[in-house]
Amino acid sequence: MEKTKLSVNINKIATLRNSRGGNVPDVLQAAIDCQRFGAEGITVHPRPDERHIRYSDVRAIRPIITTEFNIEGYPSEKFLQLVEEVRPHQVTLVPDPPDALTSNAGWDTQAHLDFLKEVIARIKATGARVSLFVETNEEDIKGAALAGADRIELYTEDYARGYNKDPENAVAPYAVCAAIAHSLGLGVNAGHDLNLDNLRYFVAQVPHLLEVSIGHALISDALYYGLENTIQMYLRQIALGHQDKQAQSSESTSVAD
Ligand SMILES: CC(=O)[C@@H](O)[C@H](O)COP(=O)(O)O
Ligand SMILES: NCC(=O)COP(=O)(O)O
Repeated sequence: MEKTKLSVNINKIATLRNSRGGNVPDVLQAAIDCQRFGAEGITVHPRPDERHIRYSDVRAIRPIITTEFNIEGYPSEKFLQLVEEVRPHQVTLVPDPPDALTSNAGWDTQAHLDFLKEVIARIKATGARVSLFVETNEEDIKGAALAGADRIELYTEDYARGYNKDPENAVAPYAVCAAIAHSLGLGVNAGHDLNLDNLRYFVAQVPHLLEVSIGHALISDALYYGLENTIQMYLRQIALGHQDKQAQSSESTSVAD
C-alpha cells in the first residue's frame, strides 16, 4: 500500500505577511521549515491578484524545494508561463474565477475538454505531472482521463462539511470515485478543508490516496501547537489512517476465509 504524502499549502502564511506589508512571516523560510519538519511537499496557489502567494514567491521557493513542489491554479496564460519558467513537479489545475475567496468547485471536464487537453499537453511538455481538481462525479473523472491528466485532486469540502454529522455517508462518494480514477489509470490526490479531526478517517476509507494538500487548518493549528508539532500531528493522523485501512483489509480477508 502506497503511503499518502502530506503537502503543506503555505498560502495562508503569505496571506498573513501580505496583511502588513514587509516580510513577516517569511514565506521562503516557512517553506524551508515545513520540509525540515516533515512535510513531503509544498503547495502554493497563486491567484491573479496575488493576494495570497505571489508569483515572485513561487519563483523564490522553487530552488529550496527538496520534496515535491505543487503549484495550483487556474491555467491563464500568465499562470502557464509561470509553470514553464518554474517547472514544478506537479501542477494542479483549479477552475476558480479570479475573485474567488478560495477554491469553490471542481472542473466540468466534459464542457472544457478541448481547453484542458491543450493546457495539459503544454504543462506536461515541461516535465510536470498534471492533476485536475474535481468533484465526486464519475463523468468528470472520465473526462480528466480523456484530457490526459495524470491525477485528480478530489475536492473535499463536502466531505469536511458532512464528516461531523455522518462520516460514513460523507466519505462514500470519495471512496467510489478514487476507485474509479484508479481503474482509469489516474492517481488520486485530495484537498480542501481537511483537518486534524477528519483526516484519519478519510485516509482510512479512500483507496489509492497518493497525496493530501492541507493549508488553512494546518496553519491555524500551528498558532496553538507550533509548526513543527502540527506537521508531525498531521503525519500521525495519516499514519493512523493507514493502520485503520490495513486493519480493515485484514478483517475482511479473515471474514472471507
Ligand atoms: C485547490 C484548493 O482547495 C486549495 O488550493 C485552496 O484553494 C487553498 O488556497 P487558499 O488558502 O488560498 O484558499
Ligand atoms: N488543494 C488543497 C489545498 O492546497 C489546501 O486547501 P485548504 O487546506 O487550505 O482548504
